[in-house]
Amino acid sequence: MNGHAEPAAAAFTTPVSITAIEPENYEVQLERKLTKLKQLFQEFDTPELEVFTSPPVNYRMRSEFTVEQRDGPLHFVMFDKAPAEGEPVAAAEDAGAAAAEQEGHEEGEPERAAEQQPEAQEAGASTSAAAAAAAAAAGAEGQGKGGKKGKKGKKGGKPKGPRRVRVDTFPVATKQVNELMAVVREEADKTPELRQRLFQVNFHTTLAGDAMVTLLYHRKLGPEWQAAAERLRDALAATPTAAAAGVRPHVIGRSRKQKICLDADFVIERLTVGGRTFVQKQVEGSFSQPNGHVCQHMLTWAADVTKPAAVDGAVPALEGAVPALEGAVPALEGAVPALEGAAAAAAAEGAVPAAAAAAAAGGPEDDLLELYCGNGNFTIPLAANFRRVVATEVSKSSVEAARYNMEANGVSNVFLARMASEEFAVTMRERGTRRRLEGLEGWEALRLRTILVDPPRAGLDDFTVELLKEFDRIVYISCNPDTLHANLKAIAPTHRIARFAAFDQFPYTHHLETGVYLVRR
Ligand SMILES: C[S@@+](CC[C@H](N)C(=O)[O-])C[C@H]1O[C@@H](n2cnc3c(N)ncnc32)[C@H](O)[C@@H]1O
Repeated sequence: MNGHAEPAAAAFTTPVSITAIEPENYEVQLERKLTKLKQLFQEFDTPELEVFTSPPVNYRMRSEFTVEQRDGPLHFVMFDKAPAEGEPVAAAEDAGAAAAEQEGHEEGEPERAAEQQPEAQEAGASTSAAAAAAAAAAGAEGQGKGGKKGKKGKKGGKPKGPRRVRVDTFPVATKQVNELMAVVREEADKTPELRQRLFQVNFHTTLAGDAMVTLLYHRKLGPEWQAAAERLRDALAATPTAAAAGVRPHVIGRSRKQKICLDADFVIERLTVGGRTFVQKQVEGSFSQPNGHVCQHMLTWAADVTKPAAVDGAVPALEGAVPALEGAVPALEGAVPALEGAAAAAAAEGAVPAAAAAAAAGGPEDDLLELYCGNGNFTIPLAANFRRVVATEVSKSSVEAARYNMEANGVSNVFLARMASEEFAVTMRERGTRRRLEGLEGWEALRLRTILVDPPRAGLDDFTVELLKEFDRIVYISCNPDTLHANLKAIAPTHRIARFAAFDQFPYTHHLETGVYLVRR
């Protein structure tokens, strides 16, 4: 294989049409999703929906592409997942479903996933969530603009497999991803060491201009590859966004049981929440929110619903009235109505609006429990709203990133444990101890009244739902309205929705990030 072959004759498909993304219809696609969301949740008597939009293009911080190179120049492709037999869903939407399903939520074991990718690719499967997102967002060339509805497999035959869609530029991804894509294609085309048996390229950028490119191979990588990758890195550093930010993008080479990092395997993001900027280490292959702009809205919203201001006046009077928890969350049940009563009294005196007071979280008497904390995305900006935070996460690399991020942002009131949420829920219920909770001094005296959960698409397990019910205030961030709805059915008898928000993280797919803030009835 060399990089100078003639272009392949009529390769798999023509390049994706940029117009299929239809930024001019951004509002229309969002409105459709909002209508559906409101209908789904109307049984819960929701307050007015707060809506946070995305930029209509260049919003996606990370993207993954399969490499197609046969005999011609190298180009990127993605897979458009065909609808299942009899499924009357637009192919584009279907691909979006697959994408959102993997929007990092299945990224708990990135090392293993990366190692398995070569096999999956050889089996012809699409392992690229972002590629499917691309197909969704791009409207899948060949389906026609917006995708033809209800395309089924042959009658009586098998459903069609994923279809390749060539991507030369990808308007959904950041401008920087597009700049890097062009350079990787050009450099790999003329450098056999870079190109040989390259099957996938992952791009990860940040609002801050930092960037990382991972090249995945079906061959062992040696010193020649590293030398070529260093030249590639120099070329990537000369792209406009990296040059303007003074950044040299990290290059990573991966093949089976091999990972070579030029510099680092992470990027540093900068997110602004309530006027303060937080740095965030995002590790290659681990979960990070895909839409940086919308992520800032989500963090600002969560910081707002948990801000202690509404109970500021009330809490000092309560000191002493709220008993130490003595380890048991149920013991809070008697105490918190008193807090709310005091807050309401303060409100009556004109201190705060009654509704806000009743719904207020945070403050010096309130500790936060956060499950599914990832790299500390919510933990760190919200830590200032609470006396202490207990946070758990199952992914080792995310826990390590969260520890780094806490230190980098000077946050010292968080106890972080690597633990599955269901394991934590059972431990808490039984007031047991686990090795991973060692060091949680004051466990017995925690005042956990607020819980924040941001689970994968599957939503919460039964143990965690039961745990939620024991809290007076619940912040539930969800990327899947269906599982959120199912979980809320169990919680609604004891809690009402005080705030309700939609964050359009995934434009042009039918997915919608949702936030609900619940308070005990
Ligand atoms: C939607 S992400 C949210 C991460 C983080 N809150 C953020 O905003 O970046 C879900 C997280 O849950 C973690 N996770 C998945 N299953 C889990 C489980 N059973 N227990 C605890 N964490 C889990 C994943 O590793 C991932 O970091």
